[in-house]
Amino acid sequence: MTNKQGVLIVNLGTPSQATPKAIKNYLGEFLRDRHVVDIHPVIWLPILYGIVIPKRLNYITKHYQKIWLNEQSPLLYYSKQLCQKLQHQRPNLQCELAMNYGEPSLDAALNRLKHCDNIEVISMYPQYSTTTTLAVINKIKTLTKSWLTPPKINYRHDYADDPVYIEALVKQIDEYICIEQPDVLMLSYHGIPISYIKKRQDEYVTRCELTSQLIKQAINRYYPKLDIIMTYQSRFGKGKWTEPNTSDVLIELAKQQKSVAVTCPGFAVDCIETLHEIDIENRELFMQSGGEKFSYIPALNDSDLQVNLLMALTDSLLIKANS
Ligand SMILES: C=CC1=C(C)c2cc3[nH]c(cc4nc(cc5[nH]c(cc1n2)c(C)c5CCC(=O)O)C(CCC(=O)O)=C4C)c(C)c3C=C
Ligand SMILES: [Fe+2]
Ligand SMILES: [Fe+2]
Repeated sequence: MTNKQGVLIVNLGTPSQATPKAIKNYLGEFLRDRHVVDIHPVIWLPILYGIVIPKRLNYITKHYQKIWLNEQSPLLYYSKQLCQKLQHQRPNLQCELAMNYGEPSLDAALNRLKHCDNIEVISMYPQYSTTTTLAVINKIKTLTKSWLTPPKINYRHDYADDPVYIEALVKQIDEYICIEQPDVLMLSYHGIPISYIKKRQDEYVTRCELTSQLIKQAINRYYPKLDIIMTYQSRFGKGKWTEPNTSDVLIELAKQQKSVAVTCPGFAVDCIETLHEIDIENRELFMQSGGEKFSYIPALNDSDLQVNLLMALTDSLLIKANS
């Protein structure tokens, strides 16, 4: 009998429409998760629904409307394309896409894979964090707890230092910087609250530093004079987040009249945090502060580089599962 194998690609989730109602639903589900915001619901829920969402809703809706792509959120569009392309390359596997928050739901995707012998879970977070990767793993464990004959489920921890990932990023970066010739290459990652690093031993920062170090080594071989720096973006709420902050560093670089290329290695596909926060807001901030030239280097999205990366990641998991 042949072994039926499934691959589950998981991403964060995104609003189903660029409307206040859909965005409220999305933010509500996402920010209620204690992996993301670690405050007791009795305290947090009134703040979330009474202050945070109402304050954020108007401007964030406009931001989503600006980046909307083919009548959907870019995060969903690129994730769907990617899963379809992987399925095309690997016809013997059943490839499913799910979002941890919203649609397509994890529950439905897992049910479609229920008949498989093995399921390989790849969360589209190159750098492990308790706020993202662990949230996915714990949700899958909860959803499959009552299954009578569950498939063997393997979880990829992350791929921060995977040679195929690093090579894909380096190729993507090289394509842009050989034309743009920036003074500085900025690697900007989504931040997390500092408190999570100590409290949960979250290894996210170490994983981001490893990715940056490997990119730096490879890029500086070809561009020895290029200054490569690492920053954190997308700060949310009060409290201390990982530093240095992308916007603060861009303002300083602008004062020195530098040209800068920014890329976001922690985002597998482009989304509101890259397309709006970096390519629109931070571009404006940099140029208005006196900067010379700003280039945004897109995420790997549904490129051949990213499809090849997913093939390499699934192949290595499947070899392990079958050994
Ligand atoms: C405490 C709040 C948040 C933590 C912790 C956090 C961690 C985290 N997030 C990503 C990846 C993405 N985040 C995205 C959007 C987003 N993130 C937060 C808050 C936290 N993220 C909010 C409130 C939002 C929504 C947008 C906004 O209101 O600013 C997205 C994009 C989703 C989209 O629809 O395009 C991604 C992707 C990582 C990798 C991470 C920790 C490592
Ligand atoms: Fe986030
Ligand atoms: Fe943001």
